[in-house]
Amino acid sequence: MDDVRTAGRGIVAATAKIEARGVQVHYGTTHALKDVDVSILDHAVTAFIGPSGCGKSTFLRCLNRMNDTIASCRVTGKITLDGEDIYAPKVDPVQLRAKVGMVFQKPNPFPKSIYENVAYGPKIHGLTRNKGELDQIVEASLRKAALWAEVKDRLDSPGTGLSGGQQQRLCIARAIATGPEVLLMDEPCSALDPIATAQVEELIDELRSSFSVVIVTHSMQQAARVSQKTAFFHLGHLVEYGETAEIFTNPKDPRTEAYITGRIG
Ligand SMILES: Nc1ncnc2c1ncn2[C@@H]1O[C@H](COP(=O)(O)OP(=O)(O)OP(=O)(O)O)[C@@H](O)[C@H]1O
Repeated sequence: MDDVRTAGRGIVAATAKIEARGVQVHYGTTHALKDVDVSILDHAVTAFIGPSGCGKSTFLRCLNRMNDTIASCRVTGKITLDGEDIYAPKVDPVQLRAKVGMVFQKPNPFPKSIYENVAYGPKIHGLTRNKGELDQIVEASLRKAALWAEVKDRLDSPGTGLSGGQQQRLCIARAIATGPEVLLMDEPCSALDPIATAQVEELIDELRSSFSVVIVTHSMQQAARVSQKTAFFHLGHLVEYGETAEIFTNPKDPRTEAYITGRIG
């Protein structure tokens, strides 16, 4: 057990959900990640910060094997989810991605109805036996994504007709619908206006009661607002990892200090 001091929100207990040890990533001859070791906690939000090109998204994509889809990419080292090696030959990456869901920078709903966007994952993974069960999953996922009240009367309308912030919450509902344990978010607010950003940030804070959440962000203010743990990456190294408040007020490494004070970036 590990105590996590939340940003002004008391203390919650959390255990490691994902453990990475000696992770290296190459894209062809580019050495993008160098010997990354980290433990990602359950029921906490972990922020990955660092200058452009430092490897944040690359590491995020290692956590649900999205890098498998890039031909030049080679991942070595070990990453476990609840102690199980996610790169073991017996692991089906499609099943893994149902457990470790992902939300992207730009909201990307399917060109289908709001209902179908959320129902798609449970259907292809065979998670329900009948329409009643599917309806329940769709409603529960939309509720968890704080979108139900806004869309319950127009579930048959196209998902692409929603506002940007609603579309991003729909994508979060879609990720939640397959019953994940971890949610990976790659700059989920970068295409949103300040009001939609605030709504998604509030949602991220609620999601940590059910999931382990990992967020890549370029905004240090956002990392400080939403996360309990922060990992600072620089030139492919995970330079410093710790409690968010500690990283922002008392960084141990001069490179972290230079970044948070705006001297590198
Ligand atoms: N598909 C790819 N093919 C080849 N090289 C890549 C690929 N994706 C990333 N890289 C390289 O890997 C390194 C890390 O990139 P990555 O996108 O992970 O960084 P990042 O910190 O997320 O950057 P940003 O904040 O700009 O999104 C960079 O040198 C980048 O050019």
